Amino acid sequence: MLETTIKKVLVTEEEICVKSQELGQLLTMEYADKNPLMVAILKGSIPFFAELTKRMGTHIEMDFMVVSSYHGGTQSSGEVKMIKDLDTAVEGRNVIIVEDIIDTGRTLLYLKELLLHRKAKSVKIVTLVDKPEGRVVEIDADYVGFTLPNEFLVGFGLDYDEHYRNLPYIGVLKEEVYQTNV
Ligand SMILES: O=P(O)(O)OC[C@H]1O[C@H](OP(=O)(O)OP(=O)(O)O)[C@H](O)[C@@H]1O
Ligand code: HPA
Ligand SMILES: [Mg+2]
Repeated sequence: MLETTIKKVLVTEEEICVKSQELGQLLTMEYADKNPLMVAILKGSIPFFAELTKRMGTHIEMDFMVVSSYHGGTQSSGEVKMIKDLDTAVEGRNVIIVEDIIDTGRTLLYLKELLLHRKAKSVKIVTLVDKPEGRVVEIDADYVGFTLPNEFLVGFGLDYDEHYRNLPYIGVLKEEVYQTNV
């Protein structure tokens, strides 16, 4: 069972649900009549993107980008690789990037600079989790769900070697998982 490999739960399903409602309401007010382009960064942001966007009571559009830098492990490779680009032109648009986590900050710095270079009118970042102690470049999210300690996290989109994204909460794995690569 997936659950038996979890050492501790840091954020429960209920807490994620409540926080997504709060953030959704806030974004609804701040982006009323702005028709923001909500950009999900795959794969990790999928569960939070679904949770958040259904709480937004204003017109939005959705698009998707696939980027990767962890390649399965617990350490950033340092190189952000774009696997799939947006279909939508962002020039003149108010863009909201939706992420599961900001850790070293490399992914979001790369994405924010790219979208500003493409002349987006504004680029804001909403992330479910912020791990400020992990930061190696200067960037912050505009809206943060939970600020968590510098441990490797799994669940609600966050993976270890492509597993555990489907956990409905955020937690930390038992050490033996990293040894046996379950
Ligand atoms: O702040 P950083 O250190 O750049 O880390 C954050 C990024 O790392 C993870 O993606 P990953 O590259 O693992 O791809 P995934 O979403 O497919 O898991 C996560 O989903 C963020 O996009
Ligand atoms: O703590 C993490 N867990 C999963 N993926 C990640 N990508 C950056 N940090 C993390
Ligand atoms: Mg990952």
